Amino acid sequence: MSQVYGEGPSNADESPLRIVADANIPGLDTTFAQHGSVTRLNGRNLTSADLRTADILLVRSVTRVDARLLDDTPVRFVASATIGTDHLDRDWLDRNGVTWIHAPGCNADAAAQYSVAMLLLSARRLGFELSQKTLGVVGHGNVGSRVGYLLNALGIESVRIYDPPLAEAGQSEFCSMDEISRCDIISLHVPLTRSGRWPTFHLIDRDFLRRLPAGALLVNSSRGDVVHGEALLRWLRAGKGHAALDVWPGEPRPDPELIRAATVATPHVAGYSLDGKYRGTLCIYAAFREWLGKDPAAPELLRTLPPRHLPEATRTAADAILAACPVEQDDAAMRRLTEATATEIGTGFDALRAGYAPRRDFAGWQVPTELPQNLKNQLRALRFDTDFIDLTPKTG
Ligand SMILES: NC(=O)C1=CN([C@@H]2O[C@H](COP(=O)(O)OP(=O)(O)OC[C@H]3O[C@@H](n4cnc5c(N)ncnc54)[C@H](O)[C@@H]3O)[C@@H](O)[C@H]2O)C=CC1
Ligand SMILES: O=C(O)C(=O)[C@H](O)COP(=O)(O)O
Repeated sequence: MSQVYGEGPSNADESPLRIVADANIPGLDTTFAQHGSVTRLNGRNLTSADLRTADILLVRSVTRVDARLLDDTPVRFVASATIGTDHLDRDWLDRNGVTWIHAPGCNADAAAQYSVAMLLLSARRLGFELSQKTLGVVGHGNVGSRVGYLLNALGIESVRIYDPPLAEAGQSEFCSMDEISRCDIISLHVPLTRSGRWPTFHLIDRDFLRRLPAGALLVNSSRGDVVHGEALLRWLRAGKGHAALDVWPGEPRPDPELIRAATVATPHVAGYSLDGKYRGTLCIYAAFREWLGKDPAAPELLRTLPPRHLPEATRTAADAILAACPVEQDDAAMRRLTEATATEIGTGFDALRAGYAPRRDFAGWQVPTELPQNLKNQLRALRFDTDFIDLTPKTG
């Protein structure tokens, strides 16, 4: 469950709460709406005028929550149904007694699975075998550790990990950034931070890119500003290496040149599985109930999500991963944005995200019983659903 930062509510009278929520947060009717009125708005365009009478604010990553938004509003509780917190001015919230929470790990499976799919599609497009490459994972928290696990389940052994906060906390087996810069493939899974001992803003800059082996691949599904966008574009244009990007400097208006130069380009949807989004809602709802002083139990929204079926023609684990994570389709949609004007790119990018087709985590994909046992074993290790009983009548 999410940690609750701040004080509990002062109104013990249980009067209905006035809740303003990003319209992209699913599952509000069976959760927050039980406690008051819910007004759904476009999170990108929220202003303090929208919050003049709000007690509770529920956001996703597109809403910058700071003094400008909240000063002179009655908001006492802010919840972000996301892993990332870089859009929250946490110091201001703490200083002003506004309780805030987020949803650590909620879409980590989705983000890790999609990142590996980006890697597999890049390998196909660039014509290399992952097993022949060294991989560097930067950030070994909920997403990065899952990426490591999945790579392992795919039989890829040469994985180095860089995570200085965890290394300092006594966890072993971490390498230096210098060793990461010698890897053929680097996958980024850090929060965006601008201060502290290990800030990640522009962690990947011109100097780092220059040190990478020729033809290296950079995968970024963390935050756009972890990478210096202009340096990356110059590096790509000079033919020094390749990039697979889900996140972009300047979202929602990514540089069309960077989209064109990337081997794989997707619209910040790595974490966009139904499972991840609903888990985000459940996570903040449980913390909200705790804040209210109530039992944090939440409805079982995840059980009602529709299962998907892998095609019987699935031949390899890579086929299964790319069926579950439609990176190729997402990439095609993203490339169409480059034909739009600068203003249209922003609305187009947000429209791709808001209208994103429902996707399930691997655990929501049922594996055909007919597949060869060794493939089924590998898919089980990757956490696809190999346990369901196929009751479909067979003909012939
Ligand atoms: N593209 C998407 O849709 C999604 C993107 N994300 C992004 O991924 C980020 C990571 O997510 P989680 O793994 O769940 O977070 P986490 O907090 O579980 O793990 C982050 C890890 O990065 C490490 N770290 C911090 N600074 C570092 C540095 N300078 N160098 C190396 N390691 C460092 C931390 O010690 C921690 O182990 C989120 O903060 C978010 O920005 C998350 C979900 C979906
Ligand atoms: O959880 C995170 O962190 C993310 O990056 C989200 O999945 C991004 O989705 P939105 O919050 O922008 O809808």
